Amino acid sequence: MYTLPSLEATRSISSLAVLTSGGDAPGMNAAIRGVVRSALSQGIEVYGIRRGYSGLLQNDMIPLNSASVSNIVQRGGTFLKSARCPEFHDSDNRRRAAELLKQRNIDALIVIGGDGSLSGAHLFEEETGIPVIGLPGTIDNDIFGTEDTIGFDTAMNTALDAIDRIRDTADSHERHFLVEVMGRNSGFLATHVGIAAGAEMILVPEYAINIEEIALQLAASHRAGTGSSGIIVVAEGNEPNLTAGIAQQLQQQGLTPHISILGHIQRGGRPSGHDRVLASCLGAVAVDYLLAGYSDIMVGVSNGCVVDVPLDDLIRYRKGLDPELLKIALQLHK
Ligand SMILES: Nc1ncnc2c1ncn2[C@@H]1O[C@H](COP(=O)(O)OP(=O)(O)O)[C@@H](O)[C@H]1O
Ligand SMILES: O=P(O)(O)OC[C@H]1O[C@](O)(COP(=O)(O)O)[C@@H](O)[C@@H]1O
Ligand SMILES: [Mg+2]
Repeated sequence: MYTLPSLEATRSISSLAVLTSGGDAPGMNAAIRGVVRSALSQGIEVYGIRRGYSGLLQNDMIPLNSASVSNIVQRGGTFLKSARCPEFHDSDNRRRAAELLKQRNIDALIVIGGDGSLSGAHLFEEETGIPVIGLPGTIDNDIFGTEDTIGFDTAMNTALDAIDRIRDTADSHERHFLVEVMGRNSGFLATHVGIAAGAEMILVPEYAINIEEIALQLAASHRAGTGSSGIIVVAEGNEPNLTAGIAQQLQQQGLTPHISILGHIQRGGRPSGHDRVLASCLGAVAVDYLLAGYSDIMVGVSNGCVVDVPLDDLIRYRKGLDPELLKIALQLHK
């Protein structure tokens, strides 16, 4: 599936720790398994840190063996648990966390999480010198330097499953549905879901939206009989109340719109085959990167290859939504 880097071991690591942080994503378990099995096979001891950076600060770690990661490749969520940890924004706490790792003779840390978690990982290495490798784990696919993230494919398919069902009832009742999709302040998930669902419109925060114009357009095609029903995919990161505002405008045009917020169902469930392979490969290769002397990097994918991206870049650059993709989406709606 991916072209993997050829790496030679130059550094000696006897023990590493792994954690999952931020919003959970399907495939995180497969990634932990990849890390653990790859490390054990190369003679490295592994600790699992529970509840992300919160567990790191609370010294909540468990030794992991091969059996610890049996029967999890197919499970959603993360068996190590995840958390958002405001305390990790404080550099004194990050230094305290490093001391706890050193006390256990842990040489390196692997962080599986989203853009926030990986930004924290970069600061942690910069300030403490403990080598860190990040893996992109988020349904949002909003991380600079990688085309794909663990959990994105599964979340897209979960949203599609829901929208296909909504489409049946929208069509039967000749209604419009405004379907709100996750993605934080990025329209990546919404755009992919919208294209794959054949949505009549996709509204993302990256591009300006005129509510009145959209409502008039939808009402006109409703009256003309060319769009008696429709699915409008709205990214959650748009202006607050955008969805309600469009629904209100459509009502004023005599339509009966419904709002459906997909919410956390998008984060759960069995990871797709794609996410399992992605997570397994990235997890396993992260250990090889560490042994090859790399650190302060994220292991991601680009042009079909597994690549390393400096964690610093994730802080400096924002992943853009390809305007060509949106152009295609618009062409297909007409
Ligand atoms: N700039 C940062 N500095 C230090 N730690 C951070 C930073 N951003 C995020 N984190 C840590 O990572 C956690 C998860 O980040 P968040 O942005 O909520 O999710 P995600 O990693 O999935 O994008 C935060 O709760 C915090 O502990
Ligand atoms: O479950 P929470 O904490 O409310 O977070 C919701 C957010 O988490 C996500 O599901 C995943 O985002 P992160 O990967 O940045 O954590 C976003 O799409 C959503 O905005
Ligand atoms: Mg994020």
